[in-house]
Amino acid sequence: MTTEASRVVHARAPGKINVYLGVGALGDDGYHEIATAYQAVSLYEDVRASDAPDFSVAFTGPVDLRELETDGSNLAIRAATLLARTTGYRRGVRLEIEKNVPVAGGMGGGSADAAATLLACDALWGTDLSREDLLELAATIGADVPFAFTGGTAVGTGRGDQLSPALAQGQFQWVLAFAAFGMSTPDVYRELDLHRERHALDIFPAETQPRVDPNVLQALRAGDPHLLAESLFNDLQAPALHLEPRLAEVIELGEENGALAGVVSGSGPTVAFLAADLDSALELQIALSAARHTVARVTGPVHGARILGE
Ligand SMILES: C[C@@](CO)(OP(=O)(O)O)[C@H](O)COP(=O)(O)OP(=O)(O)OC[C@H]1O[C@@H](n2ccc(N)nc2=O)[C@H](O)[C@@H]1O
Ligand SMILES: Nc1ncnc2c1ncn2[C@@H]1O[C@H](COP(=O)(O)OP(=O)(O)O)[C@@H](O)[C@H]1O
Repeated sequence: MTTEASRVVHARAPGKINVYLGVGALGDDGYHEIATAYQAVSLYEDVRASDAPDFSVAFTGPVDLRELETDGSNLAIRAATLLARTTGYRRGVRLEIEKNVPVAGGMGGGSADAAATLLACDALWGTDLSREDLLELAATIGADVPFAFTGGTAVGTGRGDQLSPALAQGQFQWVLAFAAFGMSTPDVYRELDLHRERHALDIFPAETQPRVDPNVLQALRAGDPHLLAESLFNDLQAPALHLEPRLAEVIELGEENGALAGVVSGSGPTVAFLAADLDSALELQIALSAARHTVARVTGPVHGARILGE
């Protein structure tokens, strides 16, 4: 029989790629109005939650964990304390997270930790919130957290947290090139604002909202990697390349070695390469590895946060 003390709930949530990211005006709340198409990919965060009198988190995994704080600022701890506060739960949780998504990589790894933690604690504590309530809590933790919760393919507007599902067919083949450094999301948004100010670019005047290119939605609906490659777009790519010019060489290398196209994921620095099929993805993976890049081959879309077992 499983006792309360030994019970471990295992939840998993995916990292994401933004296959389209249009950034509009900066609002008074410090957030930009965005229009993005998210795709969840098969690079996962595995969270194991067990009963404890207080809140703690420990990380393992192949990614560089040195920059990661494990105090109350950690997104997993924030998710657990928020759920406890909201539901009046009085004990804590011990979280063990196997991290496969690079820290500050533009792939929403912290958001995936938060989404999986919400789900795991809700099951462990028997707080039993509805999916809608959990999604509402998710949005208060970070703009990307609701998508880590729902997964699949979705369009995000507002801060990126207002989700509507997008029709998608088939599996896309991606090769990810990871960087040996992280990038700060607010810094990259700020660099975009500076660039627009410097060049007096009023790309999205107040009355115009950014919107996802219909070709992207059509490509996702049809499962057509060629069409998607033509329409991959990220407004944060130019500022990310400005801050880290060496990323341009990575994109070039991938495109010379068979990628249909490469795009910076979110605020970077991970570069996501779209391949035509599994064979070209494997070839690209070998070429980038031979050039000493750290790479992973993934597919998308995959589903969002879920409980794997107890
Ligand atoms: C850029 C994106 C694209 O999906 O992903 P990442 O590169 O972080 O993975 C997201 O917009 C990041 O989402 P997330 O990382 O959850 O953002 P948050 O923690 O809520 O916000 C961090 C900071 O980013 C900026 N921010 C975020 C979202 C948004 N729509 N406008 C913004 O200007 C703000 O400066 C904010 O204080
Ligand atoms: N559980 C967590 N995993 C990753 N980063 C976290 C976590 N909690 C807090 N952070 C902080 O959030 C920042 C961005 O997190 P992350 O989700 O990894 O990247 P990105 O926002 O680029 O997708 C990191 O620089 C880190 O300081």
